[in-house]
Amino acid sequence: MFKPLQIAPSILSADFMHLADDIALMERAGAALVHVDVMDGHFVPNLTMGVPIIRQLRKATDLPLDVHLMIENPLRQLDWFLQAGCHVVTVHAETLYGAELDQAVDRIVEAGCLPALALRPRTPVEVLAPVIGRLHMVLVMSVEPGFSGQRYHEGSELKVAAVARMARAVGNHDLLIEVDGGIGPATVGLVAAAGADVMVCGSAFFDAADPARALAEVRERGDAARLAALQGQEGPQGFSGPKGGAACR
Ligand SMILES: O=C(CO)[C@@H](O)[C@H](O)COP(=O)(O)O
Repeated sequence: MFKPLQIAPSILSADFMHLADDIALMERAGAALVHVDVMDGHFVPNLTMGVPIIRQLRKATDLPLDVHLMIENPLRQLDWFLQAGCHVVTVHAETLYGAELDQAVDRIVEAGCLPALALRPRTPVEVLAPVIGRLHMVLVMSVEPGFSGQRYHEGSELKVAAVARMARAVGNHDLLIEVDGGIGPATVGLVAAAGADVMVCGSAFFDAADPARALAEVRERGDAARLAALQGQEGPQGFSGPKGGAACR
């Protein structure tokens, strides 16, 4: 069944002096989620925002908060985020060792949040194997995490298609695939056709002259590509159409 794309503007590109206005802009534009990039200056070179901002966001909007933790040792801080009002909590596969991967997913689920795992561009999809059956979402980074406004890494759509195949193979037909980095009108079709469900847009939304129009254009182009792939007209080899992923609440 065809499901429209979800767009998650990344507030890393918002105006922090007028964040409430930018959240209202996202609501009016039809954003599905608020994407929150938490960076610690260690796992990635940049330092951004943390729990206090998430608590404030939770009070300011009913949109679900899609929190992307780009931090080392996420298990150490996870409980703070789980109590702050997150909806989806994404941890990076590269920050978790051995049993920690299962522990992170367990703790996110036990707290009533939705678990997601992110992969840096060079991280192979095979690392998803132990937990892909019980993840809500996989975040495929299509740039090196750290900064907005970078160019989409060509070939990221193949990774999206590989994740979609893995999810089908284990029977997780509700898994959402999110893509983050360099997504805009020129790139959305590639990843949407490959099976992506959720698009993170930083600069393509906040730097646009008309952000609502920009969001609509990304969604329209992505939906057209998903529909075409579903009808078997295009899409990377081996992809048999977008999944009927459950929408984030
Ligand atoms: O996590 C990150 C960067 O590490 C992203 O969420 C960016 O904020 C997306 O920005 P654009 O590439 O869309 O400008």
